[in-house]
Amino acid sequence: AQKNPWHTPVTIIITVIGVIAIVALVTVAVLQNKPLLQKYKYGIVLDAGSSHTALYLYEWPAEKDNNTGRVEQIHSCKVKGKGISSYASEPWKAGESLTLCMQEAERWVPSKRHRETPLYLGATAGMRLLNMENSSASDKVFQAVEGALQRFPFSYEGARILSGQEEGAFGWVTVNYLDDRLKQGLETTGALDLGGASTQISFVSDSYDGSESPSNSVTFRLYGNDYNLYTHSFLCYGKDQVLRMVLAQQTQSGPTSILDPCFHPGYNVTKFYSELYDSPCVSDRKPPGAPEAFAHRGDGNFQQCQEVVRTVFNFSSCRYRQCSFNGVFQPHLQGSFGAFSAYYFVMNFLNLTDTSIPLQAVKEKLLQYCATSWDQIVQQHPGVKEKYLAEYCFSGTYILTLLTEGYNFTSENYSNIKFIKKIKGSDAGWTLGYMLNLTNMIPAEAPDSPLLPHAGYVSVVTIMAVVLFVLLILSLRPLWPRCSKQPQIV
Ligand SMILES: Nc1nc2c(ncn2[C@@H]2O[C@H](COP(=O)(O)OP(=O)(O)OP(=O)(O)O)[C@@H](O)[C@H]2O)c(=O)[nH]1
Ligand SMILES: [Ca+2]
Repeated sequence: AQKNPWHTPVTIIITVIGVIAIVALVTVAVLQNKPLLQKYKYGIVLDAGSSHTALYLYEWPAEKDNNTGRVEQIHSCKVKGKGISSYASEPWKAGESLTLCMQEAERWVPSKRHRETPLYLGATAGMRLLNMENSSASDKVFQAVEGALQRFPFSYEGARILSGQEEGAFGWVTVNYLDDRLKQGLETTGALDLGGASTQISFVSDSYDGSESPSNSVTFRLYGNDYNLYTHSFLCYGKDQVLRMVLAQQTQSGPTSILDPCFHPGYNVTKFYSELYDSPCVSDRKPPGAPEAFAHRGDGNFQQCQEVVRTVFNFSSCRYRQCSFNGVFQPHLQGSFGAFSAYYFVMNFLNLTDTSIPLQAVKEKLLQYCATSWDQIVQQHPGVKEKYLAEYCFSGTYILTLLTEGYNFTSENYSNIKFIKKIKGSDAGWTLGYMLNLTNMIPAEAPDSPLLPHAGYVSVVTIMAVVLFVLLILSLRPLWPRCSKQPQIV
């Protein structure tokens, strides 16, 4: 057979050119749509709650500030000690308490990005109460906190008390943003937040235009959709303050000992009147001439506990079509709900996050749990903080009563509630919604969507490159050597 001298070099050259062309085209396609190195931006929010402060660090791709579902929580830090409002008599300690978490944030954010990273502090019900009680003390706490935060290299954007409406509305934004419900215009999820000093309920209601009770109404335009949000924050109805109210109810005669149905049989701890009544939620009810202390003893009776808990709700007056409690307007419950913070801590501990369990069974479980002796509870839960452990019977009873009698959840719609802590890795709470709002990261109108998604561009260009390559080969056909597989005549 005759060997064509062109055979090998031509094939190799064409192949090499073709491969280079494909690689070049695909590379161009990739680079045109995406920066070579993804850059990130960061934002920090400090949640100064009544019981403690937590730092949340968020991250998002620098290119696409406007896109939903892209901001993620990459770190959180629980500040040691109590909430900033508890430092009213030694404000400098409030500032100092934040140092460790702030140093952690400094390590997490690349130094190049420190100066451009916004830092916000939002305070909730604890500071609302302190501000009502003693506004100069609350100012001093803020000064101390501000001084401490400004020492860090971030872009400090201020510390302030959120209104109850903001706290409720931003919690709702967080839940629906993380669930990707806003950009897609899907049916939204309501938000239930139970803190130490206040509790919030927020949901979209189609039967409510906002005029009936304007203070409970927040309207948003997000990604081209209008939302009419009902929201209410009940100050003093966080679980720590309700516990004070329940204890106040039982110590009105100034006794030296009480048998509390919301605590386990055998529980016996000395409590001080001055401490119990040291809060604007109960201070006006302090019994005159009470002794210094009382023995707080447990009786472990769910039904009686529920009766005492009921006394903190006022159902008698409502000047609207309908109310939740304390004369507060509430439209009909609508849709599903995410219940987070203490709702989750408590129901998770009690193994009651599964809301397909019938309400009646939940009550029976609590009845049994409350009746368990304190000794046994301590034994069964080694390593759990005693303060938390002692209060789950009370907290579970309060949660159930608040949901069913306060907000009017029934055995039919109880299963619409989901007890949640995180959504896709980010904590449920008001902080993310607050930051998204302050950094204008949720546009009012839907962003223009590109004709093709990134992957689409890459595919189209790749296919075009392959077709070009094949055409090139075919066009060179006349130059090809005669096929060596032809039958050979010997
Ligand atoms: N069991 C348990 N309780 C917790 C935990 N963390 C916080 N709590 C309690 O749950 C309640 C609510 O906590 P948070 O949601 O942090 O409340 P907060 O933000 O400090 O208070 P607000 O300013 O009213 O929102 C408080 O009584 C806390 O003491 C936890 O990890 N486990
Ligand atoms: Ca809170």
